Amino acid sequence: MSTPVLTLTNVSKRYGDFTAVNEINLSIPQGAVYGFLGPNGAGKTTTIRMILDIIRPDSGQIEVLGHSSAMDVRHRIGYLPEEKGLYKKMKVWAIISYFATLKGLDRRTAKHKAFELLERYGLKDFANNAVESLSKGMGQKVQVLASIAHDPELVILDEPFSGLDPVNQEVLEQLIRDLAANGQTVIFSTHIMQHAERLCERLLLITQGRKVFDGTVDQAHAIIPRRVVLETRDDLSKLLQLEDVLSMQETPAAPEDQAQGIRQWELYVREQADPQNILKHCFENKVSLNRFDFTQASLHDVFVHLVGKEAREHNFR
Ligand SMILES: Nc1ncnc2c1ncn2[C@@H]1O[C@H](COP(=O)(O)OP(=O)(O)OP(=O)(O)O)[C@@H](O)[C@H]1O
Repeated sequence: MSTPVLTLTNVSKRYGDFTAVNEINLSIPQGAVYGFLGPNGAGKTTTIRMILDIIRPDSGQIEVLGHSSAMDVRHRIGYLPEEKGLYKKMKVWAIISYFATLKGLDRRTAKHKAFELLERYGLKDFANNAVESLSKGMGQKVQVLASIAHDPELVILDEPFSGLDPVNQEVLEQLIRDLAANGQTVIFSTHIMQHAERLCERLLLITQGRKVFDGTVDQAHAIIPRRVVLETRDDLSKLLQLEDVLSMQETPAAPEDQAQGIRQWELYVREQADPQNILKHCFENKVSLNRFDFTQASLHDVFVHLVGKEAREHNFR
C-alpha cells in the first residue's frame, strides 16, 4: 500500500480547560476523497488548522506528505479556509492567478490555468469582473479555484458547500470528482450528509473533539440495520419468527390510515436480508399489506444514531 498522504497520531488540542480535539488518530491514503463530518463545534476546523500547521497540537504527531509540518510542503497543498474572503478590487482571473503564483507557478502558466478553470467551472464570463461585483456564492467558487490552481497533491476544503445554491453545489461536487480522477487527495468538511454520501470513499465523524467513526460509506451504512416499513390491519407477530427479522416496533401511521384501523410497523432486518422472503411470509400468512418499503439507513440516520442527542440539538442535516 502507498504511504498515506496524511497521518494524525493521538492528536489533541486544548483551549484552557476545554479539549477541542481529543486523541484523534487518522490515516488518509493518496487519491482518497475524505469527508470530515460532525456537528457545530465538533473540532473539524481545529483539526484542519492543525493539519496545516496554522495552530499547533498540544500533543500527538501530524505527518503531511511525508513532512512533520505542512509549512514545509505548502506548495503541494491547496486550502480553502472556513473564513472566506478575497481581495475585492482584483479581477477574478487575476486573483486565481495570483494565488497560483504564491504557490510556485510562473505568471504565464498561472494566468492560463486561471482562464482554463473559469471556463471549465462556468465562470468564464466573469473573468474580467472585479471580485466585489460577484455574488457571495460566485466569490466562494472563485476562492475554491484559487486554492487548486497550482494543482496541489492534497486539497483541504473547509465547508466548501456552505452558501452555494444547488446548481453550484453540483459544480463543486464535479470539481472534487475531477480532482480525485486526477489522483489528487481531497479532504473536505461539511454538515451536509448528501455531499459526503455521494463523494467520499471514507468518512471521519467527530463529535465533541472525539472520533466516533472512521471508515467507508458502506461501513457507515452497516452500522444501522436495514429497515422494512409495513402498514397493515393484520397481525404481524409471526414475522418475528423469521431469522432475517431482528426486531419490530410500531410507529405512528398517518391519521387517515389510523382512522381505518391501519397500523404501521418498522422491522429491523439483517444486513443480508432478502425483502422478498418477508413479502412471501406475509402472503403465506394472509397478511394484507397497505405498504411495504425496504430502505437502507441514510448517512443522516447513521450519524444521528452515533452522535445522538447532540446532533439533533445542533441542526445536523
Ligand atoms: N481559539 C479558540 N479559543 C477557544 N475555543 C476555541 C477556539 N477555537 C475553537 N474553539 C472551540 O473549539 C471547539 C471546536 O471548534 P471548531 O471550530 O474546530 O469546530 P467545527 O467542528 O469546525 O465547528 P463548525 O461546524 O461550527 O465550524 C468549539 O467548541 C470552539 O468553540
